[in-house]
Amino acid sequence: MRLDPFYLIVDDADWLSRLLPQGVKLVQLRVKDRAEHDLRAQIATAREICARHGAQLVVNDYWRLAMEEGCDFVHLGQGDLDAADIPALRRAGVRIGVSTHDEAELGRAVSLSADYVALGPIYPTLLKQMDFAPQGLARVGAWKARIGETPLVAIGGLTPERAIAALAAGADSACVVTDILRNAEPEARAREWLSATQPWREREGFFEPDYALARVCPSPNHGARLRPVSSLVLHYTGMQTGEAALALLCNPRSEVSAHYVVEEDGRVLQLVPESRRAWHAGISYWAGETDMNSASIGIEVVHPGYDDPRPYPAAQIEATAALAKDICRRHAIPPERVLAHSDIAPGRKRDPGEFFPWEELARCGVGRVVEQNPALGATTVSLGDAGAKVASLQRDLAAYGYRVDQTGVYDAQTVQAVEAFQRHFRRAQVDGRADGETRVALARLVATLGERV
Ligand SMILES: Cc1ncc(COP(=O)(O)OP(=O)(O)O)c(N)n1
Ligand SMILES: Cc1nc(C(=O)O)sc1CCOP(=O)(O)O
Repeated sequence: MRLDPFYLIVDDADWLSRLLPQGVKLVQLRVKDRAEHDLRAQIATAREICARHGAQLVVNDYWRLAMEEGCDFVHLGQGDLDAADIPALRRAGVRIGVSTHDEAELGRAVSLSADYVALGPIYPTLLKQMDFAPQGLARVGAWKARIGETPLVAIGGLTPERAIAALAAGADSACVVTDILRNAEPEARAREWLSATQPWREREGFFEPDYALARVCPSPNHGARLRPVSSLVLHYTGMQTGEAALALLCNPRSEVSAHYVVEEDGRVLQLVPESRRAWHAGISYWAGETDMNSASIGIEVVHPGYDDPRPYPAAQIEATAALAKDICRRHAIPPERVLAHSDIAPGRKRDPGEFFPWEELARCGVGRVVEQNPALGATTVSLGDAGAKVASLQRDLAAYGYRVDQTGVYDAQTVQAVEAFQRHFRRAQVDGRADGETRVALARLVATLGERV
């Protein structure tokens, strides 16, 4: 059985004549504290409107009334399960969705062969007091791994942005109350939900992941790849949450994307097939190549960015290193072609920042780092200088791959390239001034070009 990826809960059947015409196809009637005749009327009305719009109706709590009114789907909480006549529901062909919040409840739902399993609250919810802390997205994946083909519904505190993240994490359907019913424009908001969940409805844009541990979260933002893959480019998302970054990278209006996103908890999502050109590099250059989108694979590491340079979590770096290693192996990308976004767009981009732990990736065999030695006594060359040292610096920067015209003058372009180099390879001081340590580090790296680790 497949569920629509957008599951709307309403607290009164009157909502349905407003919201089903927007295209909603899966709806729960969750009416509390009404007299039986009123409940019966609510169910009958909901049933009629759902039939007219080809929508699936699920009745919360009132399994006996639902059965008597000819409904074919009920939702039961753990308390409701104690009272419900499950064999009678099964005999009547009524499908059953079950709420779960912990392992024991999940075990119970699985042993009852629930037709779907709901997990919540994924995020804090305003709707009702919960005895359970927010579950988080990693739990969504764990639940899905446990229940296999049985549909998984994510519920609690969802918005369209969070729904994308929940579906990408493994949910089959994202369920909502407040974000729509308390919205100033419920119809418009329902349409936003429909559009955010559309790829999961059509399985449009879905593909087999290139990396076995990745979960697909398709972005429409890609085109034809015009070059073979020769580089791997690392970015940070520069946004407060992974949910916000995913929503942006999957929105056709944003016209940005990346092949992969690595979440803070180490989950890996693939947005664009590696065979396609994702739109992550922008105006950029490396070693003569100006179409870096075509020549590379892009990984976005979820991190708020420069204004909040907190450490990247260990699980995230471990996952990034494993992913990067797999990509480099499959595309024969040499270590010197594992690049920072800042390397290929100096002056324009600073990600993934000098606080990115390149050493940890290098320990896993990904990319290059270079030993640091203060080159005591060596002169520093900087903006405005000219002469042999500047010419040699510019030669080395260009030989390594940076875009630097060989002017012999320490110009603005040289400052930016040195800054980018330092941000990646000499992170203790990023100032665009080529001191001895910077120049020695660069020369050492140039000497390793073509070497294999
Ligand atoms: C899809 C979905 N998931 C969870 C619930 C909560 O059900 P329950 O635990 O029975 O609590 P109430 O909704 O009755 O307050 C749900 N209704 N739907
Ligand atoms: C009704 C309900 N059940 C939950 C559970 O975890 O079982 S969370 C929840 C509230 C969902 O509403 P909203 O979208 O407003 O957060």
